[in-house]
Amino acid sequence: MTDYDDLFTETAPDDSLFTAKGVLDPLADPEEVRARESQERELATHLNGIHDEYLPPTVSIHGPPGTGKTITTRRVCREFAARTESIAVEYVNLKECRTLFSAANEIYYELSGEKKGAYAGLDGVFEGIWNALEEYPEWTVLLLDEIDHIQQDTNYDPSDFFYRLLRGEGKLARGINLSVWLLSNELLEVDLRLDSRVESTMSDETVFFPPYGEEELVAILEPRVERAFRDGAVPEDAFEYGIREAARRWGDARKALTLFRQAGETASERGLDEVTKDCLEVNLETTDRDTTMETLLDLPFNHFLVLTGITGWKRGGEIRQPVTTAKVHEFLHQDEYPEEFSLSERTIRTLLTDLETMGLIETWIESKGREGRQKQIETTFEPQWVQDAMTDYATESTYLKAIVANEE
Ligand SMILES: Nc1ncnc2c1ncn2[C@@H]1O[C@H](COP(=O)(O)OP(=O)(O)OP(=O)(O)O)[C@@H](O)[C@H]1O
Repeated sequence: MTDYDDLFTETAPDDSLFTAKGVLDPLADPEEVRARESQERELATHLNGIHDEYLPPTVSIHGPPGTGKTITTRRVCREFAARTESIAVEYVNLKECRTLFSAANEIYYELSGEKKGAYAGLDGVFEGIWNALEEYPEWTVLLLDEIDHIQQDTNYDPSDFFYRLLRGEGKLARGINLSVWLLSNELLEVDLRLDSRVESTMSDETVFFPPYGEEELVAILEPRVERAFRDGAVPEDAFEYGIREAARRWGDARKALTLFRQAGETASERGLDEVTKDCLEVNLETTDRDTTMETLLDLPFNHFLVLTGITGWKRGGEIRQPVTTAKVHEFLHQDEYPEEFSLSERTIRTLLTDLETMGLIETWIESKGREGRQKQIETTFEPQWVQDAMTDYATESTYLKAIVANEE
């Protein structure tokens, strides 16, 4: 039987280095947006367009994860709307939307507090959107976050969705002034392969959020680390080291905040009275692994398969890298593997190019005497992580169960 008195005493933070750990939660609203002055200025200039009776039909706000796109855009829009009666701003996150119908319904819900049934179809939902917007102030900015989660579905094409949103008859007939701001990690056109009739409706306005450098991460993190930790718990050299590594590896404020929180937890667990470089170092590794694992689990099947071929050759229990394209091909053509694994060398080469673009592998050409010049391939991360990701990946993919069974 558990003695709860002992349990709670043992787990109570006695020598914790934190005073307000929640301040390091990336979801907690920061007091101020920092180090994004030029993007704030660009966004404010677009909003001020209403004084000239013009808002761009679309603004594409893009940049890698954790670069402040959401926080900066929402804050600037909120502050502008608070000062200007003729404009309303609505924010919708599309991350969880599996279909274009549900994405449209999410927008409708934000505007009206109601949802439409499936029988309404996309047209019905858009009709609802235009009816709701008629009750809105003269100008509306619609912020659509994580727009890159929108994909082809069996019923509609993203081009249909955007065409309705930007050019819908209901909108034009009612003279609704809607500006759609699209937040994403990539430039939209690349991701969604929108057709030319939609592209020509979209404006070229873009606001780019590059990865943060050291100086910017200091501006964002310094006030939060100061509030989150006891006085002197994060010595200057440790702070500088964490910032330098976070800037070099990720340029992502969310990850940098998490790094300092985890390093503080490590220091507390080890009974230290300050965060050391080593506490940061172990957590840098963990964060890198978690991020890579997330990417691996999101990969399309064939890309993941090729990675299992790159990391599948072993010598003395150790994964052997680099490998050649021929070796990857050979690995995937093992007798016990199902037909679907047998990718051609040509397909493998295309997939390798994709994996390299994603930063998951590195390749180079080596001269091998009589065998001629050969492409060498190596993962940019610990190859074991592909093996580690297999079980989880296999639960989503029946094919990969064969590989896992083979490994065991
Ligand atoms: N310039 C900044 N000033 C203050 N805090 C920031 C800034 N940039 C990022 N942050 C912190 O990092 C968190 C993540 O930022 P945000 O959600 O805006 O990133 P994002 O670029 O929209 O990321 P994603 O593409 O993953 O959605 C914010 O909630 C905030 O706590």
